[in-house]
Amino acid sequence: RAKGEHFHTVTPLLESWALSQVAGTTVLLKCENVQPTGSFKIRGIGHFCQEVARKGCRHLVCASAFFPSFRTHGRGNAGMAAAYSARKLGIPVTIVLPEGTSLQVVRRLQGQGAEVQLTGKVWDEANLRAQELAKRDGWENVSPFNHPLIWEGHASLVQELKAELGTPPGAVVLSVGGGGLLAGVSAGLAEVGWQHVPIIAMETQGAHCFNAAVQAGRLVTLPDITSVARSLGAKTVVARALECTKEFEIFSEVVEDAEAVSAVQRFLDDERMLVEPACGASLAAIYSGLLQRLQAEGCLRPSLAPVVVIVCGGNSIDSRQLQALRAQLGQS
Ligand SMILES: COC[C@H](NCc1c(COP(=O)(O)O)cnc(C)c1O)C(=O)O
Repeated sequence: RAKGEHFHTVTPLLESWALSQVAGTTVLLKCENVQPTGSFKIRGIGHFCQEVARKGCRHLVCASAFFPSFRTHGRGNAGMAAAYSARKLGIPVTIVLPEGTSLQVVRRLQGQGAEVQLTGKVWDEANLRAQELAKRDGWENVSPFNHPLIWEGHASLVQELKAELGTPPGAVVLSVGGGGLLAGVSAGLAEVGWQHVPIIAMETQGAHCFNAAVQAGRLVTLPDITSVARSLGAKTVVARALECTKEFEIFSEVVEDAEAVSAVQRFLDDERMLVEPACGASLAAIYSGLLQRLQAEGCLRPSLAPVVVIVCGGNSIDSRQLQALRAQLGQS
């Protein structure tokens, strides 16, 4: 790659016949699941890492929780993006993980060239350690979702939509964990003059920190994360995400875990791509008829321009885990 060129790839925007049939309007899939690190994260985190390296950062640190047990939060995708970026930049990276993290994951990160530290029981404790380490001279802590440079990097996704579509989509569907993707897509819409395009912000019940904030009109910290979509497992959404509701037309919707996992299975059968339940939350906006409901309620136009669903992807899923989730939710 040319010096300074970004680490993410320009991803395909595929028209989905299957999802268009279900939605009753054209559905386009922005396939972030085929990014080099398996999710859209590399856009924002790659940009952040390049910028801090340019300003003299010599050591990256990131708190992450890979293939987490039920009680920890999924931040594995950000950790993957940080490890990949560090390798591309040729600077060392320390990934701090909760003690319960599987050896397979530790090996996988070490294979990416990362130094791994295990500490604490949950991500929040690993993050405290990462923040401690980041006090060292030349070290920078890579947040999974909470930095303007991350939002700036994620905005590249909308630049690609503008380049490919020209005219604005009828709506953009995305998932919300800590709110970084939402903040980034909002920034992108403003940049390309599409600030009127509605955003359908999807969460799962039990990881609904954005919806809780929208309902309360202020930031709300969830007592715990009880959704299987652990990559959406931030207890508090970033303040910027809540601010976006004042500048953009954002519909905050929450689906049950069962709907998100069922959407993952249907998407696998419809499009032959396997994604995390975090991504299933966005796909459920189509499969659960939410789009038609918003049209019936007059929130969206009866005849919509093509709707873009951001297929955010995610690494923490394989066929065995999907079957286990379906059995756990009584879907086998
Ligand atoms: C909590 O966890 C933060 C982050 N996952 C975030 C994430 C999201 C939500 O993005 P966000 O709203 O956090 O920017 C959606 N879809 C997928 C596949 C994700 O991995 C992480 O991996 O560290």
